[in-house]
Amino acid sequence: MTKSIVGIIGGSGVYHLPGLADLHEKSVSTPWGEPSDALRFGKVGATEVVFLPRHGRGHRLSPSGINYRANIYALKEAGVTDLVSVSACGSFKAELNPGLFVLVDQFVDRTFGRQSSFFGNGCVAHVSMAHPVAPRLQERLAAAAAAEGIGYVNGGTYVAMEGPQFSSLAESRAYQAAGFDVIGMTAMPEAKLAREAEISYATVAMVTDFDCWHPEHDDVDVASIIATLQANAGKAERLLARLLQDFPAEHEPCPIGSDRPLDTALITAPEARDPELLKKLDALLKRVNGQ
Ligand SMILES: CSC[C@H]1O[C@H](OP(=O)(O)O)[C@H](O)[C@@H]1O
Ligand SMILES: Nc1ncnc2[nH]cnc12
Repeated sequence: MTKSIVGIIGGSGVYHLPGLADLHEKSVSTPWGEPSDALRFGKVGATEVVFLPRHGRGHRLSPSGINYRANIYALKEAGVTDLVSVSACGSFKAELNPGLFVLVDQFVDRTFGRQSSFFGNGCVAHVSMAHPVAPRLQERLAAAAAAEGIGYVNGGTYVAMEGPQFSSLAESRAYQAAGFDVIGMTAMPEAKLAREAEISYATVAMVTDFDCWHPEHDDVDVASIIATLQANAGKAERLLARLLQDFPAEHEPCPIGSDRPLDTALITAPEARDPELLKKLDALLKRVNGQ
């Protein structure tokens, strides 16, 4: 049995998590560098929580400048078993209005120029990303949203772009024609790294705009995103409070194995592994090494 520890990664506009009891913070460093901010530890009811704002307090870090590996590694070292990421996103569907929460279940990775794996020469691993979101965590988010009367959609595809510029009209239309639901700049490589770290992961994509394709809406800009985020901040807080309040004390084994992908992913022969890389992978390999 593994005790549940829930990580929350806050996105744009979410730099604090109100309602944490026994709040204390700790600056940590990892073999992969510094996370975006100090980790904030606390409790909601009996549930242990670790909060990290991915852009740092004051939104210092750009989507391409975030050290995703350090963030996920720090959360792994803190014992996080289940991770909810909160993200602002643009919508490609007329019915996905600003203010709606999309519990996405697929990602398309169009980022480049980011470090997207803990593994590499000296310790090669290939985890499955067929189903990037942990279904139980997604169900729990849906139940929390329903219990709080928050408008949400269960399922959807989030395309992650590099940014920091928003999309051109041609790109926006192409993503829409491809059938994607929402767009943001941060869920990748976060979701890939969470999978490599054997942390069950789900994203709450908060629709803030219609990107630039909608003939009846202005093209996205930061001011309109922030205005929508501020109008919906209370909903995000209620959703997370409900999720955390009702969270099971024991981590529920993930039906798709998002909490144990390294059972089958490591391919480098033990004698061919690079000791230096193995040191950097320590927190990730403990379980599979029987420690
Ligand atoms: C604030 S405008 C664009 C910015 O907002 C989203 O951030 P996050 O995913 O962390 O909520 C988007 O991905 C961009 O980073
Ligand atoms: N339209 C958009 N494109 C990329 N990232 C976003 N975050 C919020 N809205 C966005």
